Amino acid sequence: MSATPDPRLKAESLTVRTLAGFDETVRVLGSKSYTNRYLAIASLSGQETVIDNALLSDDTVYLARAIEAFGHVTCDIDHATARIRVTPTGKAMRAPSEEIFVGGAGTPLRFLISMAGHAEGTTVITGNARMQERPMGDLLKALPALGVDATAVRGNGSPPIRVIGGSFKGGATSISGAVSSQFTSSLIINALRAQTDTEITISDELISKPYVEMTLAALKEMGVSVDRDEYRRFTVPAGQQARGGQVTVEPDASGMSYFLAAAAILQSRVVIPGIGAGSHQGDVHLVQALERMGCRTEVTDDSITLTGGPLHGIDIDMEAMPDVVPSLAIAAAYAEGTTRITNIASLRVKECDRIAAVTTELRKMGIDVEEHADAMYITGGTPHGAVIDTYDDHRIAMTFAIGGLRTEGVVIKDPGCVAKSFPTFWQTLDTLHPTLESTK
Ligand SMILES: O=C(O)C1=C[C@@H](OP(=O)(O)O)[C@@H](O)[C@H](O)C1
Ligand SMILES: C=C(OP(=O)(O)O)C(=O)O
Repeated sequence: MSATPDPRLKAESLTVRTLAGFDETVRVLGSKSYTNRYLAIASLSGQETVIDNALLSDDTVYLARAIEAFGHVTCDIDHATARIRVTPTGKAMRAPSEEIFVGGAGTPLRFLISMAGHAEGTTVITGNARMQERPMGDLLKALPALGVDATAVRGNGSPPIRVIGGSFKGGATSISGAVSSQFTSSLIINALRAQTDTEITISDELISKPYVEMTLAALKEMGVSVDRDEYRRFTVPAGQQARGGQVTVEPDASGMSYFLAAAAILQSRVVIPGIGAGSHQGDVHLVQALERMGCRTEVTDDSITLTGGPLHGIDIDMEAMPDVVPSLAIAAAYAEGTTRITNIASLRVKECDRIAAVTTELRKMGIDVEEHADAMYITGGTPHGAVIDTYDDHRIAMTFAIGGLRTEGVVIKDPGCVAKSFPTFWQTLDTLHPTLESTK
C-alpha cells in the first residue's frame, strides 16, 4: 500500500462510483486497537520494541507523539514499511510542559490519562471539539485509589484532563464498565509500572468485552500475565516487565468490515488475508452476522472469505462489536425486512452520535429507520443517492461509501476523515475492480 498521502483526503466531497460486482482479495491495514496497545505497553516496558504492520493513522500517530512527549522513549515511524520502533531514552517519564493534543483519538486519550500518572509533574491532555465532549469520568473516579490525581479542567468529566503524576503506586480500585471498556484497558496496561499489585474490580457490567481480551492478549504476547475473575476483577501483579523485541499487528477487523459489507450488498466475493478464527478482535464476528443475513462465509486460521447473497433482516445484539454497527446497518438497508440492532447505547458517545448519524443519513437515502435510545430498527428497501454528512467520523464516511458502490449518486462529504483509522481507505476501495461491467 502506498505511503504517499491520498490527495482525496483533502477533497471537500467524493462521489462514489458504482460497481456491478467484484471478486477480490483485499488487504486492510493493521489493527488500530492493537497498535495503540503495543505502543502503550512498549513505552512502559523499558525495552526496545519493533511494531510491524502497525497502523499509521491519525490516532496511532497522535498516541506515538504523545508518548514521546513524556521523554522516556522515542517512537520512530517508518511509513514505507509500516513499522514503529519504540526505543527507551534512559530518561525518567516527566510531564510535558506543553498540553498533549490527540485530536479525536479516544482510546489514546484514555490510555494517556493513566500513563500520565507515571510522569512526574502535571500533564494536561486534550483533543478536538468532539473529544472535549466524550466521557472520562469513570476513569477519573478510579485513579485516586491507585495514587493518581486526575481531574477534568472544566469539572465536566471530559477533556481537557489534568493529571498530577509520578504517583501511580497501584493498589485496589473499582471502576464502572458501563460507558467504555477503554477505561479498564487503560488501568490494566498502566498497572504494568505500578509499585504494588493492582486490583481492578468492575463495579457493574463491562461493555465491549472483546477489547479487554485484546488488552490481555497484547500483554500476554509481551510476556505480562494478568489474573482475572471473568469480567469482574483483573489483578496485575507488580514487578513484571514486558519483553521488548518484535511484534506484528494483525489486520484491522473494523477496517475489514466495509469490504465484507460491500461483498454482502453487491452479491460479490471478498477474501481478507491475515486474519481468521483465532483473532481476539470482536469485530471479526460481523462475519457471522452477515452469514445470518444470507451470505456464505469461510473462516480459516488466517483468512476470511465472504460471498454475498440475497440479504434478509435479523435481530442482533451488537454491544460487543460497537464499531461495526454502521457496517451492518448499511447491509441492512439493502436487506429484505427489518434488522433490529440492539444494546448499542455506547454509539452515542463515539466520534459522533452514531445512532443519530446512521439514522439521519439512511433516511436521506430513503430508508426507514426507527431510532431508539440504544437501538436502531432498519427496514431494507431500495436506497437512492444522497449527499452524506460524515460528522468528522471515519466510520460514517466509510460505511456510506459502501452504499455508494451499489447506489448511484452517493456523495461523501469530508472524505479525509477516514484518516483517523484508515488513511488508505479510498485507494483500497479502488482495488475492487469490477469483474462485471461497471454501471458507470
Ligand atoms: O479499546 C479499544 O481499542 C476500543 C474500544 C471500543 O470502545 P468502547 O470500549 O468505548 O466501546 C471501540 O469502540 C474503540 O474503537 C476501540
Ligand atoms: C470509537 C472509535 O475510536 P476511539 O474511541 O478510539 O476514538 C472508533 O474507532 O470507532
